[in-house]
Amino acid sequence: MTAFRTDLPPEATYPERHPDAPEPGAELPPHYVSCFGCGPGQPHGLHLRIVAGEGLDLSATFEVTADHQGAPGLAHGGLLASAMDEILGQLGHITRMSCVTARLETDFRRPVPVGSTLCLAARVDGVAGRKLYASGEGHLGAPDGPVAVRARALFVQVGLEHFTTHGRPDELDAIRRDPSMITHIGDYTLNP
Ligand SMILES: CCCCCCCC(=O)SCCNC(=O)CCNC(=O)[C@H](O)C(C)(C)COP(=O)(O)OP(=O)(O)OC[C@H]1O[C@@H](n2cnc3c(N)ncnc32)[C@H](O)[C@@H]1OP(=O)(O)O
Repeated sequence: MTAFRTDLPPEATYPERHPDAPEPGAELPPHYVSCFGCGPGQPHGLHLRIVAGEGLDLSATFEVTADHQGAPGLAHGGLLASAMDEILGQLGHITRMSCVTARLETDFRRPVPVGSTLCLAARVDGVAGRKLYASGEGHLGAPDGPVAVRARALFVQVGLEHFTTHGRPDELDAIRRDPSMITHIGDYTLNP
């Protein structure tokens, strides 16, 4: 059988919850005000509100609206993958690793009707060097509701230069003018 490239490698370890991680039960600040997944300043976004768990885990609720349709009255699969990408990526808050998605695998198990609430859960599975392995699910209607979507992902830790090299100057300048637009996850600042 072919192994998924998000399978945990043998050298992976299970990290400690970082001492600077958000307290269990605390809502995570948006990592960027204009982020499609979590940014309050992004009118077209998902506006996920993500809450820290007791360990290396997070939860969130995603209200599925008519704006999220693919088929009539049903959520678009790519949007559901975006929601999973967001909550999985924010696990970097718990380990204090600033990461980008390298690989995201998604299984769509049930249709998700407009008007439903998807309860998202995500956890760190392990870390190997710069690589963070994570998995999660979206449950229909309640945290113990039927699983509608499952995802597994590999994130790779990056330095500040990833964003300064590839980001558009307009947005980078806006952040330099107003550093409160982003929340720092790693050990660097965009406004040294
Ligand atoms: C708080 C934040 C929340 C964010 C939530 C939303 C997250 C996002 O949407 S991020 C945006 C989408 N992602 C991107 O734009 C990333 C684009 N890709 C890249 O920039 C690069 O390919 C990057 C940074 C992932 C890796 O590049 P680079 O730094 O050169 O590292 P590289 O040496 O290629 O890979 C590092 C390791 O990861 C592995 N790897 C990289 N990509 C993959 C992949 N797709 N599948 C499996 N393994 C991979 C490599 O094999 C390597 O492993 P090893 O260390 O064992 O040799």
